Amino acid sequence: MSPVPSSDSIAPLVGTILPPPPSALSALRNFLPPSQPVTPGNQLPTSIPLPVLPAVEAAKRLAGYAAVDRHVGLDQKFIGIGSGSTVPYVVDRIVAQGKAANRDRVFIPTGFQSKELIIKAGLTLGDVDQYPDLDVTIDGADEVDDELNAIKGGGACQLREKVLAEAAKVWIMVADYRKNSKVLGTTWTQGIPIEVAPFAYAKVLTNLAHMGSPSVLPNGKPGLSLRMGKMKAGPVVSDNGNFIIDAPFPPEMMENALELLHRIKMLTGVVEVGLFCHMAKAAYFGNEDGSVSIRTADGAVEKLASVPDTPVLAIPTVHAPSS
Ligand SMILES: O=C(CO)[C@H](O)[C@H](O)COP(=O)(O)O
Repeated sequence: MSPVPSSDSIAPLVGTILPPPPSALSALRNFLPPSQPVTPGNQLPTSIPLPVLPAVEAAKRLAGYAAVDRHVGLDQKFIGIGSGSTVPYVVDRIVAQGKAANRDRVFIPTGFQSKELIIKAGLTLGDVDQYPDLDVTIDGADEVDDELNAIKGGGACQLREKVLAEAAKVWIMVADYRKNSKVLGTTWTQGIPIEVAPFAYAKVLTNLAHMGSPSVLPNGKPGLSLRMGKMKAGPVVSDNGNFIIDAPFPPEMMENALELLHRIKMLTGVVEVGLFCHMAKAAYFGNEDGSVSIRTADGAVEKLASVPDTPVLAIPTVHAPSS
């Protein structure tokens, strides 16, 4: 990881409508990954202040922006875009890098929502069957434990999300402070999202009950269940035409997430399990105080005091002079 500028050195950038002073530019030079020097072609543009958001939204924005600043540079051309309510900030920040930065990039979605995001942002859309080797994928998470294992699939996208996580050289998670846990299942209590072939759902429910997934949680809320649609009669159907089961397990089973993943994946009829174990290079958590906590796979924790309003890598489009 590159050294991080102090909050004082970044402060002049926040909320300003003036071009950043040279001191801020030189501080940002430290913030760039070594492969992305600040050149005359990627000076920061002038900025308008970012809109003020409620705390959780602001935290999502911080995480998304910081992850793009660190992991989406000039070398990243094939980029996986995850699902959920944090990922739009990732796309915003990528767009803010400028048309020139995005001209030769291809963006691969993890589902319908991210496909729409990519198209609406005017970015180039691809699919993982055309581009099976991605430089980086950035995705949200429902909960992350202290080993960077994650529960995913709150939006029923875990199959494509896992394919894009595995296809990427670097897989990064972005989330707000509520998702930062020690043990999975602490805050995301509704269970592990499991995608199943529709005709097999009843058999898999029985298997999961035998494995120890309770039908009622200790707090009296529903436990093991087929996920039902809202404003739709019948079950949720994933982008792949499958059903989703939510299966909670007691803490002693959640503590060993990898073993649990293997056991569930072995059940015939299961297509994919929303447990992502030992896959992430880093998780970015936006905090309520405006900072970002970055946890890496080796257990290290880094804290950014703040995130600049404008992207670290920003390449203005150079227009050919008219003759
Ligand atoms: O796994 C997912 C969808 O299947 C999402 O990434 C996860 O639900 C996080 O979403 P959000 O950013 O809205 O908290």
